[in-house]
Amino acid sequence: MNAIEVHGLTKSFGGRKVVDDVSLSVAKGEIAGFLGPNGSGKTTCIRMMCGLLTPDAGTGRVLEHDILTQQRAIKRQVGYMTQRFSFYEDLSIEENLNFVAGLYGLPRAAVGDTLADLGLTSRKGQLAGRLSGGWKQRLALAACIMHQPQLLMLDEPTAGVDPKARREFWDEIHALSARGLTVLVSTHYMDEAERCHRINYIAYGHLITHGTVAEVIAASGLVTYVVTTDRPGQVARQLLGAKGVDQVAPFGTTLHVTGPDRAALEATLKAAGVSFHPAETSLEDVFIHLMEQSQDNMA
Ligand SMILES: Nc1ncnc2c1ncn2[C@@H]1O[C@H](COP(=O)(O)OP(=O)(O)OP(=O)(O)O)[C@@H](O)[C@H]1O
Repeated sequence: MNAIEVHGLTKSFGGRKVVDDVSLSVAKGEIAGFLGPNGSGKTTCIRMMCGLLTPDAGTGRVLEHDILTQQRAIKRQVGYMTQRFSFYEDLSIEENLNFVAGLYGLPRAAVGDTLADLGLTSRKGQLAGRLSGGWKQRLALAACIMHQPQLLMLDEPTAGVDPKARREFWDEIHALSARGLTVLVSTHYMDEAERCHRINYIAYGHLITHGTVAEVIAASGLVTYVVTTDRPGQVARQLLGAKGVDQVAPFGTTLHVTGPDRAALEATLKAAGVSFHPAETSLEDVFIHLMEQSQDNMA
């Protein structure tokens, strides 16, 4: 059974289609990544799947409930962490969670269990307003799993959080998924995309590609070479726009050059008289390529 199965989701705001015919499936227990440029419609999709927004068109089921007619049931079983979650800054971690427990009609024991679950017990008396970014995210996660949802929708949960705290947050997400929770998480970080079981890439309202990271990279058909040169700036300018070259990105003292046609790219690099060797195409290369293609399609 899929936890999420939606077809043809479409939504317009002020006459502008911001989500256009998006279909998505997420298997139970899976961590699904939701990626795409700013303003592509990720949050709007999440809100339609959470039962918070009614689509203009499309159908689907979330946790076997109809997204058009059973929105209340969906809300009860989904934990939604919004992009700009907020707390009472002058209340402690525990007091904030007591408040959330009250909203859901949960017993006080739920707060203690959740604090222990997320390693927050020793900090429970700390004021929410004084917490670092990483602990704030953890408190937000605690607040959205306390009612024991089966599905978590996390909208850019780690934006602006340092790498160590992000890693710990992701360890937590994996621990929750190992217990059977399904997670849909939107992010702009490539390392986070790589920690998902599968990813979905949406650009300008359209779902462009989906699959495992390896599948998405393979499906792009892009090839990449690392160019070593003592004049990277000059070579980069020379290669940009040359035959077979799609992207040129400086990495320290080398250049990563990516394109869709191996033979054309190799010919260009040989003609440039630089030394080069093949490298793996990264997810970031693929996303930048897809973004440029989608912009061209929109133009
Ligand atoms: N309630 C609304 N009324 C009008 N326009 C809206 C509304 N909600 C979203 N939009 C617009 O819809 C588009 C898609 O927004 P959405 O927040 O879904 O994108 P996103 O992919 O989540 O972006 P980001 O990565 O920046 O969070 C944007 O242009 C946004 O301004």
